[in-house]
Amino acid sequence: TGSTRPQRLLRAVQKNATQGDPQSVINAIDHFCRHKEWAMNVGDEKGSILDSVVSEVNPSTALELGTYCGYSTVRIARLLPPGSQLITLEFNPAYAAVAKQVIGWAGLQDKVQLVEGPSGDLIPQMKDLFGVQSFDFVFLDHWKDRYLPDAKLLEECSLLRKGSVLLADNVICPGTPEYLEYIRNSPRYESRYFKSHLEYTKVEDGLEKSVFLG
Ligand SMILES: O=C(NCCc1nnc(-c2ccc3[nH]cnc3c2)[nH]1)c1cc(-c2ccc(F)cc2)cc(O)c1O
Ligand SMILES: [Mg+2]
Repeated sequence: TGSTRPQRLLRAVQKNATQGDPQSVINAIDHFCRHKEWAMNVGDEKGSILDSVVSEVNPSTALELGTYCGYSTVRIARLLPPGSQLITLEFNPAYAAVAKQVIGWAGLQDKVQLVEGPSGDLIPQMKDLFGVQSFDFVFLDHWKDRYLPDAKLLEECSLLRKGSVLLADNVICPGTPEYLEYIRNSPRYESRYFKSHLEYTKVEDGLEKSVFLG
């Protein structure tokens, strides 16, 4: 049995990145995905937009839906102020195992809680499991047909407050039409589209930033 792509990505991090240096982990993954094997990380171009939104929000509590190999987890966690927490949900145990090691290599394990399971089951448990009152920032990057039900679930569980920011990846490719339709037409959100490209390609993609108005 050969290795998987996430395992080869992890090996590239262990070979080319410096332990405790998040930027070198980000650079090693981007280099691997650009020159060796494409992988569905948010990437460097959309990643810079993610960085600017995270820095602007400066969240105390952040949530990521869809960890994959932990690339965006590292991007977000490296920008968090001391004492803040990033909770990241991953459904696939093989992805979670790789992500845990990537996050550890970056030295960011103390800022990140990686939780395995389906988002639909875990979101209603956030208050009990982690004592979270509400999320200042949510990055949606999991199954594209889960963006809308999970955004509604966050509302229903009162996990959003006035000013909470949702940032959604892949709203063009693979696309999240139902989510876009809802969030752009809802009076409870103020939305803005950041045009970019699908990671490591020239294909159009973008991020949708939506502020919850309460
Ligand atoms: O599917 C994607 N991402 C989702 C992975 C995932 N990783 N974890 C989950 C999960 C799903 C339920 C969950 N419930 C709780 N956690 C969960 C996590 N889903 C994705 C796909 C592409 C892509 C574009 C063009 C192509 F030709 C092929 C592919 C690009 C991207 O940037 C993506 O993010
Ligand atoms: Mg994505």
